This record gives sequence, C-alpha cells and structure tokens, in this order.
Amino acid sequence: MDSKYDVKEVTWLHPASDPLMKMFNGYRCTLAVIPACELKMFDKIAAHPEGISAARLAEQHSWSSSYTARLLDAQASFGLLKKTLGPDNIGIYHITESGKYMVSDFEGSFDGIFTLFSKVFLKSYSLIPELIKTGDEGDKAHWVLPELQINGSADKQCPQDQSHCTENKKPEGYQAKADKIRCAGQFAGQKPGENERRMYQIMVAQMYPYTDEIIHAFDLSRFKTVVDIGGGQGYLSFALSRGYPDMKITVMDMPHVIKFVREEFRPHDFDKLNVTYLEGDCLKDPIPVASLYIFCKVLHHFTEEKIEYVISKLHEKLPSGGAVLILEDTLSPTRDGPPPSHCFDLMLMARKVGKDRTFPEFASTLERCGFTKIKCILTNPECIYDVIMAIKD
Ligand SMILES: Nc1ncnc2c1ncn2[C@@H]1O[C@H](CSCC[C@H]([NH3+])C(=O)O)[C@@H](O)[C@H]1O
Repeated sequence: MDSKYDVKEVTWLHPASDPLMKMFNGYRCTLAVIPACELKMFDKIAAHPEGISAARLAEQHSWSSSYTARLLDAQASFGLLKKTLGPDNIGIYHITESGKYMVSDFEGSFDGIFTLFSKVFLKSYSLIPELIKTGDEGDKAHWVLPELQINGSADKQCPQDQSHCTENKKPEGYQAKADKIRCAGQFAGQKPGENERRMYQIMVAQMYPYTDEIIHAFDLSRFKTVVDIGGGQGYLSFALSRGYPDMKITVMDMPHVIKFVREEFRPHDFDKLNVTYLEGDCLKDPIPVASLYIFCKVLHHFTEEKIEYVISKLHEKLPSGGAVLILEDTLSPTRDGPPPSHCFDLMLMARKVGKDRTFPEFASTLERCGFTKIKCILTNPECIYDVIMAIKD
C-alpha cells in the first residue's frame, strides 16, 4: 500500500472462530443488501451503463446524497457494484457481473428475494424453539407457506385480520407466531400475487447459474416424452426444451399454480418450445404417459407414504428404460452437511411442510417402488440441486 504512513497488512486467522465469523458476517452482508433491493438501486444504476455518482442518483430520486453514498459503498464492498473514481475524485458506481443478478429484469434475478427472506423466511426460524418445546409433529404436507398462497389470497386476508399483526399481550404459541409471520409477509403497497411471484423467482434464481449442468447431468436425449411434476413456473422444462428440442414436455402442477404461472412466467420464446401445461394434483389426478418423470424440489414436501404412492404408480406406467429424475438438495448420509441443505430442512421443519432427505433414503424409497438402477450426481453445497436418476429395468 502506497502511503506516507507506516501501514502493514496482516492476516490473522483463528481456526476455531473463523467459521462462526464467516457465518455471522455473511448474515450481516445479507441484511445490508436488503435496503438497496427495496430501493431498486440496482435497477436504477443499471439504467446508467456509463455509471452514476451517488449525488446524481440521489438527486434523481430525491434521496439523501450522503446516505445513498454509504449504502452504495457497502454494495461495492460486496462486489455487487464497482466503484471507480471520476473527475474531482467523485465515486462512480457501475453494476458488476454479480450485481446483474440484483437487477429485476434479469432472468435469474435475486431482486425481492432478500426482502422475502428477511421478512418471512428468517422469521420462520423463530418458530423452531416453540416447535422443539412442544414437539408438535403435525405435518401440513403441502408445500406452500400460508403467507405465500397463490392468487394473493393471503395478501387480501391480512389487513382485515389485524389481531395477529398488532402487539399481542398473550403468551404466543406456535400458531400465533406463525400467523404473525404470515402478516409480516404482506408488504405495504404490493400487488396481490407478488409474494408468489417472488417465491417462484427464488427457484429460478437458485437454478439459473447451474441450468446447463443440471439438464446435462445425465444424458436425457433418449427421453422423448417428459412430465415435470410440480413443475411450478416451468423454468426447468423450458431449459430442457431448449437443450433437447425433440423432447415433448408437460409442466404439471396444481390448477391454481398453473393458472398463475402461465401468465406470470411465460418465456418470450414459449411458442418455439415443445412445452405444454397441465393442471393436476399428482396424488389424485391422472399423470400422462411419458418416458421420463421429473420431480424438482417437490418431494421434500411429501411424506414417505406419498412419495412411495406416487413413484410406485409411475414405475408401473413407465416403459422399460424409462426413468424418474429427482432434483433435491440432499443431506449427507451422516446428516452433518451441507449447511444450505440443513438451513432449508430447518425452514421446512419450522413451517411443518416437509423435510430434506439423504441420498440413501431416496434410494431405498426408489427400491421399494421397484427401481433397481439408481444413480446420483452430488453437487457442491452452493448448488442445491443433486440429481438422482432411477431407471426401470
Ligand atoms: N400434489 C401435487 N401435485 C402437483 N404439484 C404439486 C403437488 N404438491 C406440490 N406441488 C407443486 O410442487 C411445486 C414445488 S416448488 C418447485 C417448483 C419447480 N419444480 C422448481 O423447481 O422451480 C409447487 O409448484 C407446488 O404447487
């Protein structure tokens, strides 16, 4: 470092506390990104490819110039913005490659996701002590959190139901806390359905960087008919159709979900893709004949019995050589990693909507359903998609 003072850089490592410091600092960084997301700062900076100063940005939006600069500097420290020095040493901010993921019209955008995490998901974890103490084992066994119900139903309910939202003097049980979190999930002024859109956008954002790896983890070219069960917004199906143009793919999901996603998540090239939608509950309604059935981030919402029921049914239906493909973030066989999978498992536990499993657990369920050839590709912890393929003899 060039300085007229005596400056020396050192690295102090403390193996015992470093993992904790890393975790804590990651959490702090997340908190500091949220206000920038809420102000749509990344969209506003992306609108200036030549870069923009804090003062000009503040002036355009009637914000405080000095506070804006401090918030932007923090984003630059996370690598989401690049700060260069312009004339008179004024900081000019540009979007970085990582920062692009915070811009709302980017396909794999994290826009709004940090907000949803801070207002809803992180609070969900506060339900865990209550759950541990009461041992209440009920499993709702449906995937969607009450505050994220499709059609904005929860968005509409909450304002009339202020009792949960105001300070409550009574001791709170699990349900009271859960209701309160539901209300906290309704953001002022947001349009109905916004939470659902964010929820499905989270799934796109999580998959986006690994899309090519996921669709080519196994060579799927021999499968010509595919049903993506619980396909949600259809992102995986669209990617498969682009990667395997001969594949005929059906996105099957609950009727209210299909009605919502076909409006909200239709890609610009939809007409060129070989993808259709099907409204249906895979546990009750007929599933079309296919050579490959996919469950991507669906089975963690099902109990063992439900998984066995639906997969046995598919095993019967499949031709020889046909397969079931499961994408899940598996826990290690000894259940002590990877951390993101445990965090997700605890979230499912807190909301009583399912659980994560190990690969051996999935494998033995698949064996009970009649499969003998079972393969798995385990991915790095950042990627929450391990890929399991079970092929019918
Ligand atoms: N019984 C069911 N039948 C059909 N879809 C279901 C069922 N239960 C849950 N789902 C859907 O499963 C999805 C889980 S979220 C995963 C969405 C998508 N596969 C992705 O990875 O991005 C939701 O869209 C649910 O509506």
